Amino acid sequence: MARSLGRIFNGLQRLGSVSPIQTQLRYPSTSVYQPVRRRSVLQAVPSFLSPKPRDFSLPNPSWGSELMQLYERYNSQCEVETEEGEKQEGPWKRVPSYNRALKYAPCGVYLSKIIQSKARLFTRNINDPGAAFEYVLFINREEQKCVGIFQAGHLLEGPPGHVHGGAIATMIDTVTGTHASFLSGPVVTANLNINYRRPIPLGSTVLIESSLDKKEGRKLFFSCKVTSTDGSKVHTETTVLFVSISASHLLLGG
Ligand SMILES: CCCCC/C=C\C/C=C\C/C=C\C/C=C\CCCC(=O)SCCNC(=O)CCNC(=O)[C@H](O)C(C)(C)COP(=O)(O)OP(=O)(O)OC[C@H]1O[C@@H](n2cnc3c(N)ncnc32)[C@H](O)[C@@H]1OP(=O)(O)O
Repeated sequence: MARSLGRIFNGLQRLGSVSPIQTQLRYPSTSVYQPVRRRSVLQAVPSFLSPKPRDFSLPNPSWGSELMQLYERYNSQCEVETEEGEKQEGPWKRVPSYNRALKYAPCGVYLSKIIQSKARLFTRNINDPGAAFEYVLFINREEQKCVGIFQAGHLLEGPPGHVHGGAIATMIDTVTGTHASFLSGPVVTANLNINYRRPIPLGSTVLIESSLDKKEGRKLFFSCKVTSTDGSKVHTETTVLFVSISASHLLLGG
């Protein structure tokens, strides 16, 4: 079990060398409840039975022009052409995104097994495109940077007409958490310290930029800024501490 989780993180860390489809999570977003008396709870559904899971990091009709333009700008740097006209990997990698890392993980101890099988990643659990978290992340291995482009939907309201601070914190945690996992394997957020400088209007698109400040043993310290897409307005400034854990720490309940 721990090995399966390790494989997911390894997949994330190998983003630079494998295609997105190889790093995709094993279980389809549309899969129905499977009885738990299977040989292994983390066993993959045979590929011939499983529909392709939806990759939420790809454009959908709800994406506005700002999200599309920035997506295209970074995506065009994922593959570049050499002078000889050959295609090769570029400096940025798009991070594919699914709504469940593991189909069944025995961690939600207060949940029935049926409900456990319905657990979904918080930011990817609303199927209505554009209603909540629309985002895509790109990682730059060389510069040790991760960026998120985030379009905030109408279900994320906090102050009237503006994005809820908890939703903003969620996105900061998602960008920096993905960045930390990419650099260091399994991690948990130990401390998230946000200064909210300017409210974010609902429906707008913002840029979330994460950078690694330092690494000390198991601790990884990040800074993260949320700005308007042209960088002229700073919405939040954040520092985040992640601590590396073993996969069993998470699966066996800390
Ligand atoms: C999260 C991944 C889930 C797996 C899913 C699978 C695949 C995912 C793939 C890709 C990722 C995709 C998306 C990412 C999206 C979102 C990320 C979400 C992340 C979260 O949303 S995650 C939930 C909230 N998070 C928790 O639920 C943590 C609860 N907590 C603990 O699990 C422990 O508390 C722990 C492990 C933190 C430490 O416990 P421990 O016993 O292992 O170690 P210890 O206490 O010795 O600390 C070691 C050193 O860290 C220092 N330290 C610790 N805590 C500190 C603090 N708060 N402030 C300052 N320093 C601190 C100590 O001072 C010491 O420092 P020193 O070594 O210098 O003495």
